[in-house]
Amino acid sequence: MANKDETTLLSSLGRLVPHLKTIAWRLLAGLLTALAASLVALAIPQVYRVLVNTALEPGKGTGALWVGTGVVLVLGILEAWFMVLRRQFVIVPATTVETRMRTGFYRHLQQLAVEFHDRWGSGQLLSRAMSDLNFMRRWMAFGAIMLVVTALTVVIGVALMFSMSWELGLIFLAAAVPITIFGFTFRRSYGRASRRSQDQAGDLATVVEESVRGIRVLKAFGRGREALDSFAGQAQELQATEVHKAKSLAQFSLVVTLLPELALAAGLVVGILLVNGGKLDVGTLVAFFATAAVVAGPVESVGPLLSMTLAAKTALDRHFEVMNAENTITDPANPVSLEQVHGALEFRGVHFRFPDTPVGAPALLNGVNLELRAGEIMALVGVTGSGKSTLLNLVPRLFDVSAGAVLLDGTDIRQLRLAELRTHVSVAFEDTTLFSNSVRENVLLGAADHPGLSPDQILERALEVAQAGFAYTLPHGVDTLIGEEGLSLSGGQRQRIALARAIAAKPAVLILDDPLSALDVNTEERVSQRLRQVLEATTTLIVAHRPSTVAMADRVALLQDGRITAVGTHAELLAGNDHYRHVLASLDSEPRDLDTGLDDELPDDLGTGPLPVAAGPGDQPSEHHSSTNSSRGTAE
Ligand SMILES: Nc1ncnc2c1ncn2[C@@H]1O[C@H](COP(=O)(O)OP(=O)(O)OP(=O)(O)O)[C@@H](O)[C@H]1O
Repeated sequence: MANKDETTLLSSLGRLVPHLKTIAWRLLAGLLTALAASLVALAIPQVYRVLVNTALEPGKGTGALWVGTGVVLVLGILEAWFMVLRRQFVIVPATTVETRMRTGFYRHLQQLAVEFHDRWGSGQLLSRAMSDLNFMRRWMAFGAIMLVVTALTVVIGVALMFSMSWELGLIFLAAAVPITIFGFTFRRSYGRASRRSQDQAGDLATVVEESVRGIRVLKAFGRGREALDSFAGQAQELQATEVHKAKSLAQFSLVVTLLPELALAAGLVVGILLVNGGKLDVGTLVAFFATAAVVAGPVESVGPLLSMTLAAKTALDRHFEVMNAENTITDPANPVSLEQVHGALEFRGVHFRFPDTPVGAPALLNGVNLELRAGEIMALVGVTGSGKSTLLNLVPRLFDVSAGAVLLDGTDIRQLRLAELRTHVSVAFEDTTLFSNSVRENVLLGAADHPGLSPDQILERALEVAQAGFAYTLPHGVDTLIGEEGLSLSGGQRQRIALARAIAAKPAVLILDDPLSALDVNTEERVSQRLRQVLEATTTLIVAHRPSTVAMADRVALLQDGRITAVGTHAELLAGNDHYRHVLASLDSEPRDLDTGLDDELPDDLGTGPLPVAAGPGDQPSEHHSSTNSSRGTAE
C-alpha cells in the first residue's frame, strides 16, 4: 500500500518533468548550490574537532585558534553565499514554469467544449489556475530542492557521525525508525486532507464568484443573510480541514523534533562514558554533537517539506484533471475550406442529447430537418424548453450533433476548421456577456476585415444597425469601459452592444438567440428594420420569443417535440397550424427587461437622420401581421 502511494506521489510529480526541460540546468545549479551549502555546514564541526583536539590542548599557542576561527568564519560566509546563489538560480525557472503552465491551462480552457464548462464551477477553475500553480511554483523553487538536499544532508551527516563513533551513530539512527513509520501514516492522511482543503477552497471561490455576479439578485430578494450563512458554513468546513492539517503537521513535527533530541540526550550520556573510558576523544565528541546539531535542522524541516510536497502533488493532480479533460469539439483531421461562402444552412436529420440526459429519456432534438436559403431570415419558434437555443448552439459547434449533420453550403460543418467555421457564423445570445473592455473593443471583438472600411467605420455601422448610438453619449464615448469592471449598462443596452458585436463580424450566417428581448417595441422595430436592410446577404436564424421578432423573418420554423413540424410564412402557419397559434399566444408581447432606447440619438455624421422618439414602457407592442412576410427591405 505504502509502495503504491509512493508511486502515485512520484508519478504525480513526474508529470512536471516535460515542463522542466528548458530550465533543467538552472534547477540543477540550484540543487548543487543548496547541497554545497549543506556540505559546508557539515564541514564546520570537523574544524571544531581539530580545534578542540589541537588548539585547546594545554600549552598550545593561540595561532591555531585564530586559524581555526578564521576557517569557520570563511565556511560560514561560503554557506550563506551558496544559499543566496540557490535562490538566484531557481527563482526565474520556477516562475517561468508557473507562467507557461498557467498560460497552457488558460489556452486549454478556451479550447474545451461548452459541455465541460457547464460541468465545472468557475471557482474550481480559478483556484486551479491561480493558487494550485502558485503552490507548485513554491514547491519547485524551494520544497523539491530542499527535500533532496535535506535527504542528502541527513545521509551524509549520519555517515559522518558513524565514522566518528558507531555507538553514538546507532543511537541517533534508532530515532529514525519511528520517524519513518510515522512519516508514512502522516503522508497518507495529510495528502487526503490537502486534497480536501484545495477542493473546498475552489468551491468557496465559486461561491464568492457567483454571489458577486449575482449580487443584485441576492439584494433584491433579501437573500444576503442566507448567502452569508451558507458561505460561513463552507468557510468553516475549510477552516476545520486546515486545522486538521495543521494539527497533523504539528504532531509529525513533534515526533521529528523530539526523537532526535531524546537520541542526543541519550548520546550525550553514552558519549561522556566513552570519553571517560578512553574510547573517544573530546574533540570527536564535540564534533559529533555539532554535526548532530547540523543534521537536526534538516530532520525537523522534513515535516513542513513533506506537507509542501503533498500540497504540490495535490495541486498538480488538480491541474492535470483539467489539462487531461478531452476536448470533444476539435478540428477535423483533413479540413476542407470554403472558398466563397453563400450561407445556405441545413440541418439534416439532426439528433441531440445532452451528456447528462438520463438513459431512456428521449433526445432533445430528434431528427431536425430544416433548410435556410442563403440570405434568408428564418425565425425559430417553439414552446419554452423545446430546444431552440440548443439547436442554435449546434451551428457554431458549441455542441456537436449526436447524429445527423449541420451543413453550410452543403458541407458538413465538422469538416471545417473551427476557426474558419466561426468566422462564417456569428452569434448574439439573449444572455449577453460583455467583457471588461471599452465599447469599441467589445464590438470589434470578432470583427472581420471589411474591404474599404476602417475599424472605426465598422464600429459606427454596427452600432447604428443595432441602434446602439447611446454608446457615443457614454462618459468617454465608445472608449468607455463597460462590462464587469466598467460602467453598468441596462439589459437592452447590453443586448444592443452584443448585437453590434455579432454584426461587426459580418458573418455569412448570423445566429440570434432572442437578442432583442430586452428592447422596447419601438427600438426593436427600428433594429429589425435596419437588420433586414443590412442582412440582405446574411443568412439569419433567429429565436423569437415575441411576435414582433417573428415579424422580421422571411419564414418561420416551428420546433415541436424535437422536430421541425412546420415551415412557412407567418401568415401560412397562422392560418393552418394549431400548435403555431398556441405558441404565438404564449409568446411575450412585452420585453422581458424593458429598455426604452430613448438614448439612441446617433451622431449626425452617421447619416442615419433623427430617429423617432421611442414609446414608453406602457405602449402596446406593434402588431404582428401578414405584412411581415412582405419583401425584404432595400439594401443600404
Ligand atoms: N447544458 C445543458 N445540460 C443539460 N440540459 C440542458 C443544458 N442546456 C439546456 N438544457 C435543457 O435542454 C432543454 C432545452 O433547452 P433550450 O435552452 O435549448 O430551450 P429553449 O427552447 O431555447 O427554451 P427557452 O425558450 O426557454 O429559451 C431544457 O429542458 C434545458 O433544461
